[in-house]
Amino acid sequence: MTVPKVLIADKMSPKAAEIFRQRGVEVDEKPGLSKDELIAIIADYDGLAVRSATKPDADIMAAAEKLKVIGRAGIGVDNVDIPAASARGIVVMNTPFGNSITTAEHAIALLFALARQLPEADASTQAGKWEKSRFMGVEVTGKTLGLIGAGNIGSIVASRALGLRMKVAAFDPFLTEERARDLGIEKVDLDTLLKRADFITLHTPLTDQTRNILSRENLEKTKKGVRIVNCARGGLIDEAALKDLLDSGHVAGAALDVFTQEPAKESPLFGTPGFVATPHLGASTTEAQVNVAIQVAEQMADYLLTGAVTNALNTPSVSAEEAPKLKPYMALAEKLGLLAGQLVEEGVTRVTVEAEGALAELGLKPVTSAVLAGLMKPVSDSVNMVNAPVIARDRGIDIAEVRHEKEGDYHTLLRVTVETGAGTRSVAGTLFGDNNPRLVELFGIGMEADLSGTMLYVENEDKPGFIGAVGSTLGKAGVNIGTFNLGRRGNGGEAVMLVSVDENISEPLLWEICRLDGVRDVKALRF
Ligand SMILES: NC(=O)C1=CN([C@@H]2O[C@H](COP(=O)(O)OP(=O)(O)OC[C@H]3O[C@@H](n4cnc5c(N)ncnc54)[C@H](O)[C@@H]3O)[C@@H](O)[C@H]2O)C=CC1
Ligand SMILES: O=C(O)C(=O)COP(=O)(O)O
Repeated sequence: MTVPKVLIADKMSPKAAEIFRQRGVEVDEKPGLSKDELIAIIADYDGLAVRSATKPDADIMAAAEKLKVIGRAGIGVDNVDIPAASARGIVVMNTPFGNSITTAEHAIALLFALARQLPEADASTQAGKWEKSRFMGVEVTGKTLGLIGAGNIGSIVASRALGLRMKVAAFDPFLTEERARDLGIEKVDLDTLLKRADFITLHTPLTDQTRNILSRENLEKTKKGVRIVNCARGGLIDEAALKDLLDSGHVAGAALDVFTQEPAKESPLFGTPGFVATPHLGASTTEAQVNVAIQVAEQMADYLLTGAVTNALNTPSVSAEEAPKLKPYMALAEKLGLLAGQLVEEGVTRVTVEAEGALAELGLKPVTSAVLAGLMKPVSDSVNMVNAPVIARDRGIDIAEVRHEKEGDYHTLLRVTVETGAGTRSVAGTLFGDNNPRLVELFGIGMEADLSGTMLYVENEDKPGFIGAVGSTLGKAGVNIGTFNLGRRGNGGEAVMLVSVDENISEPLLWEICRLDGVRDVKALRF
């Protein structure tokens, strides 16, 4: 196996590189590259580790011929073009918890900075002014904190705010009443939050639903004298409207750690009284940076070395323990999907993946993804394990997974059943010997075959002399036969054959076989 190579493209704790090296992954650290510089070198790397500065987009991924994984040492992944990564089969993973406490603490720090005007008081005092009467603050005790987004960071902020004897009202469509009760906070709608909050703090990702959530209209609905903290993402607040409302005195203070444009080297907000800014420092503590560096390096090394998937945003998780066990099944799944995909002619409406015996004890999601990738490969060049479930769902294909704990004839079995307008057909396979994928059933007919290379598929009436006729037709065309695999339903009924051949099967040769007496269907297959 070649040694995988990772590029660390943003400033990260040295722990990340240390772990990659310990795990036997080659690593280069090149923070601060321009997009063009990154495009020029990315083809060399199997993994790309980033924070928020590097923005892996479709152009970068198009140049990333070997790239298998992008690791975000942090939480927000709005800087990564996930659909582009999925389209190329690149797994995107983040570290969802490593910096949450640190970011919540930064929000609380900014809350106090606003309540007591700490930055302005500091600047004035150090300028020798001693303006004691200028800086009249407000207490936070007894005040209402409006929390927009009550996920990991939002919940930590809530617990700290409750410790400060604040009341917390949260707007989060995914927050249940029960969870709100457990957290000791009140679940409210956005309008209520805007009307009631003395302080507002944002903790949502930047999505189409949250973009501009504090729009001019919503900012105007807030209580006069409100103070606003944004440690989540630029783009959640209308910055021009915020500036106007600070100028008018409606908003008493605003502290932004994040900006629509980063790095934010200039902004109309800079210099506005009551405005506090930090340069995207939410995650910047020694503790958080060590956490996320260790976590991202471990996760990326695991994936590159063992196939284990943790905290991926575009593919199911596979534990380090399961990864080696699942590997041969994924190969089997892809082959069975590919076989089914080449044999069905109508649009597929439903795919059922059934696991029996040993396979039924493993996570089926990755196996299903591999089946779907194989199934759709004949009709789509861009399909892969990462994007296959999404493409299948977009095409209206229903997907079902069934487990049978009891073994049947085989110690382990994977069956793929495909429904189309024309009916239902299924194929099944197992693992032989040294985990070799093997077909054992084709359309309900018992048949053993190794699915590889070029194969001829023939469905025919079961009658004497047919096998010889196929053999001699191939022979006359100069096509050498590798293996001949046969199966039939009853005696003299329906028969199927899968013939592995050393050469390609031309269209005229397929027609010639098709014209043999008793042939019902014939296809050239590729694995
Ligand atoms: N300033 C910084 O350095 C850092 C910023 N962040 C940002 O903080 C964000 C939140 O992080 P976590 O709490 O870990 O994420 P999370 O996923 O645990 O929580 C996000 C919450 O937002 C809620 N949400 C989603 N759409 C919403 C909507 N339309 N309205 C209201 N709530 C909505 C979700 O239900 C969820 O509870 C990240 O996405 C990231 O952008 C994270 C770390 C550091
Ligand atoms: O983890 C996040 O979402 C952050 O915003 C932290 O960003 P950073 O890694 O400090 O560039």
